[in-house]
Amino acid sequence: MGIQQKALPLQFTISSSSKGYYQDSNQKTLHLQHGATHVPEKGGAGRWAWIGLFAAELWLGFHCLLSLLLRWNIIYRHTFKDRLKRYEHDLPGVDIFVCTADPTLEPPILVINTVLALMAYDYPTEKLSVYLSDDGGSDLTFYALLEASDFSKHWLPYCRKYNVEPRSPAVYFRSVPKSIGGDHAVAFASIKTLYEEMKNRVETTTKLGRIPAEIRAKHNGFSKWDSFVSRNDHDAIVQIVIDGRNPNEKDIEGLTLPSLVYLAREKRPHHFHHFKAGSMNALIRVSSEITKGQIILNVDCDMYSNNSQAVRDALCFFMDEKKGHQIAYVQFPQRFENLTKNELYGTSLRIPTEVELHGLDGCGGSNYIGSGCFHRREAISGMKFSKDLGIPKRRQATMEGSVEELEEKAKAVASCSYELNTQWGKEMGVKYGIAVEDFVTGLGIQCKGWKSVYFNPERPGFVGLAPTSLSQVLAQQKRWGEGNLQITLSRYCPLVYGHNRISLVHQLAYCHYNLRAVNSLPTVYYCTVPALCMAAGIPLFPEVSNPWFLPFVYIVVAKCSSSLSEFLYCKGTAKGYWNGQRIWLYKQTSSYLFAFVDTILNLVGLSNMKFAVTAKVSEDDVSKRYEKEIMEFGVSSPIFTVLTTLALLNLLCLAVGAYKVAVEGWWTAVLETMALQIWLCGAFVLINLPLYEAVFSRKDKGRMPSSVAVKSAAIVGLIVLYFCNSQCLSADLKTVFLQLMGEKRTDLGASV
Ligand SMILES: O=c1ccn([C@@H]2O[C@H](COP(=O)(O)OP(=O)(O)O[C@H]3O[C@H](CO)[C@@H](O)[C@H](O)[C@H]3O)[C@@H](O)[C@H]2O)c(=O)[nH]1
Ligand SMILES: [Mn+2]
Repeated sequence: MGIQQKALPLQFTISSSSKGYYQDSNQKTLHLQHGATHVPEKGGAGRWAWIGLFAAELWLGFHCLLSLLLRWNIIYRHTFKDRLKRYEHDLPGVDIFVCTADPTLEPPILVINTVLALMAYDYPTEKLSVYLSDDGGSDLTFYALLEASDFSKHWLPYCRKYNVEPRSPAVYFRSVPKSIGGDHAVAFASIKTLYEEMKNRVETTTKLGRIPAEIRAKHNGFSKWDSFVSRNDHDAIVQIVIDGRNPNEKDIEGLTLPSLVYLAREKRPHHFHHFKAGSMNALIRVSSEITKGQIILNVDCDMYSNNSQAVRDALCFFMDEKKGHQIAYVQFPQRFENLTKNELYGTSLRIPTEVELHGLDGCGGSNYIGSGCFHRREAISGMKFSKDLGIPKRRQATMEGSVEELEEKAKAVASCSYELNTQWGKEMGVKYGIAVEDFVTGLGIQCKGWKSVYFNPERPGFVGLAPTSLSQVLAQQKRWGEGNLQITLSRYCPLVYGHNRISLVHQLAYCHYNLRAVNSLPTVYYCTVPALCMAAGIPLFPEVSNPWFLPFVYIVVAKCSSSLSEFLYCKGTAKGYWNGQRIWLYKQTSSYLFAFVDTILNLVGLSNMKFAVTAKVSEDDVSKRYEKEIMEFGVSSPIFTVLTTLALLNLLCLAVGAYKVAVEGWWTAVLETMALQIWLCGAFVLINLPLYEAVFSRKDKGRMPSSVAVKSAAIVGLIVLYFCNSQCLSADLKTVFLQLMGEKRTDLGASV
């Protein structure tokens, strides 16, 4: 279809700057200046503690500056879907990739709900294909997909006719619309029954753990599992479950169905499979043998489509006449349906999705966050940007050949050996060797000259499941922190790899994420040394009467109030903010600390990269506690030992401090010299209240395991012993005590 007049743009962008944040960093500079000019003399009390604190300050100050970049130029984008009509006959093919890895952690019924929602996009069905990659290689998942293909024959016409949202059946039936009546009510009842029956069948086989013989006999697809040894040792399985061209595979209204393909790439024990990145690359190749869609949408198996218009939204960017040819990917935010009111674990990603990704977009382009992202096939396959490629439009060639031929060709490219001596995982496809394959792949694409878009519409495009226990949350954060640090230490470090390819601001903005794991060291320092020094009577910050005290107070107040107002502005609750601060602290002092250590071990070859899949289901009692916003510890993990140790140490230090204040009667001196340390230690104790409760008073299964508590108490004991015996410290202590008891109280701040 030609475009008569000058075409109106399909999308537009507005930007708003939030440059007020600079005040915060100005104060930080003052703060640092004090640190630099007030180092205690040699032999002075706490000289090393002071120097360490100054180094920690320097690092955190630098990281704070990086975070400002993400707030400097915030970009919001809008689309005009109605104008896309001018391309209605030229719309490109869209191949959708869903990845799953484990039928226990990711139940087949959840996976097929995602698949069904994606199949039901408002998009020409002959141009839509859904691929399910199953790294679990499970016939249970395959069976569920067969069931979904049958159910889709009813579900798609229903969605079309009544224009329902969302189109994940499970979510739709859970949020039963109130206003249906007449004809629709009858259709609703009958489709619901069909769904319930299917769900029962799928859940029964899942529970059973195997496919009963009578079901197996009905579909010869199951014969592909005859040679199956284990999930890590099997041939490639490719099955075209629905061939969109087949006249016999129509929905109940006689309309074409989207093509549906099951893939379990070949796995061998001696062949490293590169986790999700490996499965994405297999999907890129398999789909290029079968449907060859020019646009690829990638979602995690729990991220259902929540808006049937999202494909059209994305195409407004790709097909925009002026800028569309530059766009490599359109990233939607990841939203979650299972959040509690006050976001117990801070898993809403509120600030990243509402602020930072808009800001990164303003710095030059959003990163790829693994799910809910539309890619242009050429870009994700590794091609450099070239304006000659134009905007992605319908191509003539789609599926060619019989189903058997297509499956054979696809199997060949899904084999382990296919990638040997190729650029796959390096210059082609999703990159290997980094635990956040999405992040590094997005960066790589931008470095090849492409642009990207972050699109955050009012109605979320994709909604998934956030982890529901603290150990899962921290394990996920560890993977992310580790992956990001791996990037910094690899050849993909934004400052090196991005040099001359993306702008300096963009490189630095990326570094904000890539250096997160390093923050663990100064944070742990902050959570231990000031408290220990406080208990020992060594002041580290200026005393209350010192004019330098003010910048310190200001920075605390400014930092807290700006982050709180940002959080409230993004529609969070005050308690949610408080919970978020706790999780921030836990991430820094455990996930990122472990990530830091693991990355170093990985670098020297002492540890291997892992990808612990996040569970999408949890036991009943765990879910109940989650709904009541009670923190879930329960497992004996080294991560919890670190958290408990820090919490107990601070509690002890605060108790010692309080004892001195109350009993030893040096009230004014303590408060005068150590108000900030007491405040820091007190805030730390306050934020840890749920942890103390889990250690000391809870009786349920989610409490802190006693083995963790015992280990932590022992470590605290050792630290205190070491601290008390340390020679230099005793000298320090002596000086301070002498000074405290003598006349020269007011000189104290200056002497340390
Ligand atoms: O060997 C594997 C491991 C995982 N997955 C799939 O990858 C997806 C993401 O895994 P999940 O455990 O849910 O991790 P999250 O931390 O929630 O995922 C985020 O972070 C990952 C990188 O760490 C990205 O891959 C994801 O897209 C992004 O949503 C899921 O669909 C898994 O089935 C595989 O296909 N193969
Ligand atoms: Mn996930």
